[in-house]
Amino acid sequence: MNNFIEELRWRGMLQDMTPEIEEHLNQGTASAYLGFDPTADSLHIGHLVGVMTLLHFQRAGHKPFALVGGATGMIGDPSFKSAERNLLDKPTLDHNVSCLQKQLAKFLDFTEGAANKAELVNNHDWMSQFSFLEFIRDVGKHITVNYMMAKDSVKRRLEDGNGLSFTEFSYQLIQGYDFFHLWKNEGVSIQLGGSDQWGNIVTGTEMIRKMAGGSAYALTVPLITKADGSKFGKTEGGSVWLDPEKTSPYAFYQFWLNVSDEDAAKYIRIFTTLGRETIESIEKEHAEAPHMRLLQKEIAKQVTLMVHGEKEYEMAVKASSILFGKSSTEDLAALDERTFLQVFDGVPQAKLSKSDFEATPNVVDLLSEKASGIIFTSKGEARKMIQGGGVSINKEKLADPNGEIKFDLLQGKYLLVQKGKKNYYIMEIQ
Ligand SMILES: N[C@@H](Cc1ccc(O)cc1)C(=O)O
Repeated sequence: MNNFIEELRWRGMLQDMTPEIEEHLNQGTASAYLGFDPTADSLHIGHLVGVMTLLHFQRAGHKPFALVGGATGMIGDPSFKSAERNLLDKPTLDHNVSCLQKQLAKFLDFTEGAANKAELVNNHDWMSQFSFLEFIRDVGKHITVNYMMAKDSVKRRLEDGNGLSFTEFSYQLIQGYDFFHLWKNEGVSIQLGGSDQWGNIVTGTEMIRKMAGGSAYALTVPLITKADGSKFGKTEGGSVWLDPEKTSPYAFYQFWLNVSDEDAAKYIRIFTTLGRETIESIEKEHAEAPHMRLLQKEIAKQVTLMVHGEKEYEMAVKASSILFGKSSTEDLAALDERTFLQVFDGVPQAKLSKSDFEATPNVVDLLSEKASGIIFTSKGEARKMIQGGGVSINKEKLADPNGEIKFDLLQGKYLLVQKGKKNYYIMEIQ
């Protein structure tokens, strides 16, 4: 069994911890929790750091609790946020909670009977039992406003003009009470979180001390940075989501494939469970031929396998080889429609009716007139390039400009036309 702290340390996943947590962990099986607020209907890759932290905790023989914040999600965590956020309505929140629960259930071991079986909890279950008066009387009384205001996480909001509503200011009391509740009822002695959560976590340890004279521990992991200083986890299209409907497995795979060498060395430790020796040997090989992008390929493989599974991983690899390597008609035909459209996102498209398509006599006509001038502006130009061997349809090179059209439509409706090495076009036949 691994030593949790040691494991996080060599992976570069240790930011801060309260004293004596190591001694505490050495005493036997411990329980820890980490919370996710249902701000959207999917987790994104930033959340994976928390997931990995829980996973390492469980692999070290301890018991992990993943909390979905049905209650805290109603308020919104102000920690290090520059502005007050809009409240989500109840139906949206309920939907988000159930989406997150389903995703979280995939990563940890929930096998019944195991001593350190993972648990999934929702703070709405206990917070909804409270009345406002009870909460401010029984919980709020133990924490001073001075203490709450001294946190780095809310300081900026207290100082700048826009301030902070009482609602968001109260957030740390709810998260603090979650810790108290889980400590008292489930024996959870540790709260894990990103470094932005330190303030909220120690409000919890403070409550445990004041309300019950107990002790509990905090451990945070660093926020993920990028070597070039830009924000981690964002692409032009926005966040990289775990839900395959929001970010296709192909785009997900590509995201990891495109990280810089410097970031790759960091991320392979954080986002995969590969061991130290394996990682070091991949790094060695990578250094000998950086252009092969071995590190990136291994991260992309491990993370895509973990989040999307084998089939989607293979599809993503195939799809990537179509744009960036050798590929065949079969590879192209093997893509599902979503992946196909993702791979060729943004390429010019020509539309053609089925009857018009069927009446087209040869490829030259198809690629000039019938493609409304999008692919070739004249028949002569099309003929010349086909004769020069520079045009293919569905990855099959055309030889004869007067040749018949005998290609299987991809997904029953698309042809992929390639002009030269890099210019792609889609013809959609409807
Ligand atoms: N505040 C955490 C989520 C969280 C919610 C409730 C908790 O008890 C713990 C953590 C975040 O925004 O990421």
